[in-house]
Amino acid sequence: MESFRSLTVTQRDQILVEQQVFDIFKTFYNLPPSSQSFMLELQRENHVEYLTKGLTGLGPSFCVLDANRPWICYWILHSIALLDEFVDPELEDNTIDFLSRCQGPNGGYAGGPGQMPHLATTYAAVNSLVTLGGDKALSSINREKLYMFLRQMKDASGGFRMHDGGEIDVRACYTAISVASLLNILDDELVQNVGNYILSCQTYEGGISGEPGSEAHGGYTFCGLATMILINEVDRLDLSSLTDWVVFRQGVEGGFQGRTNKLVDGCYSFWQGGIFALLKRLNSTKRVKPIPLGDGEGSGEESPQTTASSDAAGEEGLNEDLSLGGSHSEIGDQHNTSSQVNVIDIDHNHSKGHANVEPLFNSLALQQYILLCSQELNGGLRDKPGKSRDHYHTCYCLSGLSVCQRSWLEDEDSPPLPRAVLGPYSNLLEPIHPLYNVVLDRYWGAHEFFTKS
Ligand SMILES: CC(C)=CCC/C(C)=C/CC/C(C)=C/COP(=O)(O)OP(=O)(O)O
Ligand SMILES: [Zn+2]
Repeated sequence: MESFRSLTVTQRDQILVEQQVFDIFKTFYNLPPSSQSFMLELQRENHVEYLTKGLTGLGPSFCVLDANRPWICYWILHSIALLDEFVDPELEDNTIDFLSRCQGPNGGYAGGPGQMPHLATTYAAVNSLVTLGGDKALSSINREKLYMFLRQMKDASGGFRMHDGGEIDVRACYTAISVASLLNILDDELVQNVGNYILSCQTYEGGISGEPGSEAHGGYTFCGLATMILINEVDRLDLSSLTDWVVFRQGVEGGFQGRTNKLVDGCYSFWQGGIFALLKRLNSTKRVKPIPLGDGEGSGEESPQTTASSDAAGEEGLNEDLSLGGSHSEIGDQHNTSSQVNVIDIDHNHSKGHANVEPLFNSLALQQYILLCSQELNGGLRDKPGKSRDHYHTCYCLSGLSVCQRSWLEDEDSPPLPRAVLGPYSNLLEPIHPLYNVVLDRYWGAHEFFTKS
């Protein structure tokens, strides 16, 4: 009590509000009467301990999820980075060596040494190495061969196959385009007709399915939307119906479901929450004049869009790399006669430093779900109470939490206001780049490295 009295009025208010909010949660989630508001605290140390243990067994004897080992690296390393922690140098070296052994002789990464390269594990390995950062990790990626692998996975229809002879789907498009963009090897050949494929997967509900004719799902909607932004064709999607679809995926529990009539699950905190992070940036961009389409029009001159892109290059925040700007616009031009969203050209002037955008979802309710229902107090996060923790859910619950904490912020460079962060402010996680889901400063490290080399 004495220490309570010594707090400022604002600090006391914050504690009292937290206590009242927690009492409401207790009733709502039917928590035991003994539950305390410390349950709203992110159990950082326990999460780091759980995650670090998971990374130590990647050697040959580690055969759980044998074909998914780069994924385990990514889920763990990204979670540790979100918590602003580092792995010790020996573990880091072992992880880089392990991932190098997963790299195929003809490019791309497999689920384990000697296995067949696969786009999903290539995405996981590249994101892991970007998250580790530094010369050793980043230069271990053979970009020339990886480019050849991506070209081999490209189908005549425009989509990508997950592996040699494998299925074509929206995940494959996203993982290929995301990796190529991060490594600065994206070109018109890789982009050709991807937009048409994604467009054919937007369903009558507004979300995006894995393949044409299937059901809209949060995982695929994130992948499809992020891909369309990366290739600068996002305006081709029906963004209004996509927004309606994702808004209605938040349940009364605060968490998100992946698709209509299914249960909420902590991992959709990112797959659906990440969609809001992308939409927020799209909504805060200026519209630029359409690129002239007619023969000869504007010939010899930069299009307005290209001009805007190059003007923005190298500027603050996420603007430069939320899309690839006008560089692939000639492919997009086959269809586009309306104005295009230029995500590069974010207008910071009217909002810098202020929390002035209202999220399109209930961010505090989602934080409640993550902290109270998905968090295991002794480390790790899960789908929902009654399920066990795992590294996948830990990664995507924490990624979603980071997105929530910044859902009011237009300017990603400034820290969120305390009221945007549920629980103590020490719950604040590192910001992510929402197109790739890597921690923002690791993204910038990779960006610098691959722009120079
Ligand atoms: C980058 C990358 C590889 C992204 C993958 C995206 C992703 C999570 C796709 C979801 C796939 C899917 C249809 C799950 C449904 O599972 P379910 O039927 O068990 O779950 P549900 O009941 O919640 O729909
Ligand atoms: Zn899940």
